[in-house]
Amino acid sequence: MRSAIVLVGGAARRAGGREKYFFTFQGKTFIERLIDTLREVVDEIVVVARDPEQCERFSHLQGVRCTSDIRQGLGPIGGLHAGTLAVHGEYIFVAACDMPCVHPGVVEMLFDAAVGYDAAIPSWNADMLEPLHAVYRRSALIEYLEEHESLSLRPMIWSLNTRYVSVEAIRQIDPDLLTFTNINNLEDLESIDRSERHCEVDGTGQSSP
Ligand SMILES: Nc1nc2c(ncn2[C@@H]2O[C@H](COP(=O)(O)OP(=O)(O)OP(=O)(O)O)[C@@H](O)[C@H]2O)c(=O)[nH]1
Repeated sequence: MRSAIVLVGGAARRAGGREKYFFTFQGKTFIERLIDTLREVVDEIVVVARDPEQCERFSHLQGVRCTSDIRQGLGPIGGLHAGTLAVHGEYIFVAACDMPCVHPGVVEMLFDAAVGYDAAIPSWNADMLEPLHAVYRRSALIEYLEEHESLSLRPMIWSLNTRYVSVEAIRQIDPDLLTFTNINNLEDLESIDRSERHCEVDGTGQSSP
């Protein structure tokens, strides 16, 4: 069984506190786009909100459960902790909510790469990783996160038996690496709206030009 966790509890300071997951791109909200993609590749999807009230905003998403942070104020680490306890799959794809172009083929590739490891994390280089577009082994995360106090994902990644998947390998599936497109502020949103780039995936698993 494969699971996915989508973290939605951030303050989105760079977007002026706006709900980034409800930004729209090519006719759908970010969260709808992401969930539609994940439905193709996982058996279970859990959205992790900051608190139970925030979960009400996601009740329209069919077949998606919402849970909320147990350990508050830890940022994405807190969301990862609550989400990991809520899912059942041994391997979990973890996504931020501001990635409207996640590619199902890349998610599949990360699940395959994670077998025999605690995590499969895309890496641009030794310093630049994509820990919120990555696959983790549930039991390894639980063991680590129960004790973890740091807000940073980095110590966790270092302590796990992590497989780094180079973005060059990912280009074989998603040549322009659109899967990592993330929107931190309104300028980013305007720039993808204006761009000619589309991140629909056609039947061949390739992003369209
Ligand atoms: N459940 C949960 N998710 C969080 C929390 N903090 C951040 N996230 C999510 O984690 C992902 C990465 O968040 P960040 O980039 O650190 O912060 P952000 O809120 O998106 O944006 P900034 O405030 O502008 O940095 C996003 O999907 C956030 O919604 C939290 O405390 N709880």
